[in-house]
Amino acid sequence: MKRNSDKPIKLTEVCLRDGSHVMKHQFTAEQVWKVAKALDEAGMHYIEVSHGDGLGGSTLQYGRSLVDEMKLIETAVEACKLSTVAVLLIPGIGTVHELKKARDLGAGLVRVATHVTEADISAQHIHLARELGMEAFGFLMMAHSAPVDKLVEQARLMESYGAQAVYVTDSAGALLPHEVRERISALRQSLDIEIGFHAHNNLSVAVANTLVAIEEGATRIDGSVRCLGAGAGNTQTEVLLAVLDRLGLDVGIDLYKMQDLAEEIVAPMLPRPQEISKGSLVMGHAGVYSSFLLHAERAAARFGLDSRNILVEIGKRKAVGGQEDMILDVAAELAKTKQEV
Ligand SMILES: CC[C@H](O)CC(=O)C(=O)O
Ligand SMILES: [Mn+2]
Repeated sequence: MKRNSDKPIKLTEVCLRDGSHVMKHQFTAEQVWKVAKALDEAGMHYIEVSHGDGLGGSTLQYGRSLVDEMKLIETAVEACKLSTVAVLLIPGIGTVHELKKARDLGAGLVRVATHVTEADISAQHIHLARELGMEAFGFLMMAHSAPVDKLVEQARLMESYGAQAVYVTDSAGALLPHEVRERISALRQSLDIEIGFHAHNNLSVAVANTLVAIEEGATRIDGSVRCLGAGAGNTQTEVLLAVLDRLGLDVGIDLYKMQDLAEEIVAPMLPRPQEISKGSLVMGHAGVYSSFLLHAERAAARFGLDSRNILVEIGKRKAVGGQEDMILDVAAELAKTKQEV
């Protein structure tokens, strides 16, 4: 495979953060310990641990965590000899207070996440993370929903605040390979920092999209083992590793250890198998935030609706992360219209 970068590929395993949505934020410290230890032993570069909606996400709006995320971060740091523990922070949900606490517990990287058009709200947290001696990356969510020049403009803002990498984050799993190619290629031509890619597998193209991103020069890549991430999950880490190996790309992570982790530790933890269900498919198709899936299913059960109709309407209204309350409003409206018909 011809790559447009000579920098090494660094993987971030997101199952202990993006997978928190799937687990309804009920991870136990024991589960985090086991998964983090196995990832560290397999040679994973970064392991992200936080509430699914990032630091400070444990609220009624997003779902309360069973165990305080600081305890989970501390547990992961203790379980790791070599891997760096990372955290996600969405400004407004997480604050500088939580960021400092996570750093004090040993988190070495923060990914500051904003909607793709709102990079300006990341300045304070990126600056602070750098001052605290952490690595700081920008994470532009719902990247399918903005034109390429907008994405580039916003990524450049994050770079100007001190971000050392910026991610194209396909939160809805809606991007197609040619759209990933144009986004990564445009960023490569405009930025001096590394480019990352975070996929969701709602349209079954996460691995393919990730390969395109790598070809175009992305060097920071996300995956979730056994697809333990919101919606249909992310790029399945162990599958990506096998594919990269076939392509002759050694990223220094043990494929068999990752397969064993997937099979023996993660699969038994899952509330249901991570597959492309009608719910996750509709999210990729309609361009909806993957983390909205369970909220929409709950609202559908409550109002006697098909969750797909709620998700499609949410997609039309271009809801962004943090607007989970809109799901209930939409469900109530749809139920009212149904009664009137
Ligand atoms: C709600 C935060 C979200 O899960 C972050 C993320 O992983 C994404 O946008 O894909
Ligand atoms: Mn995600």
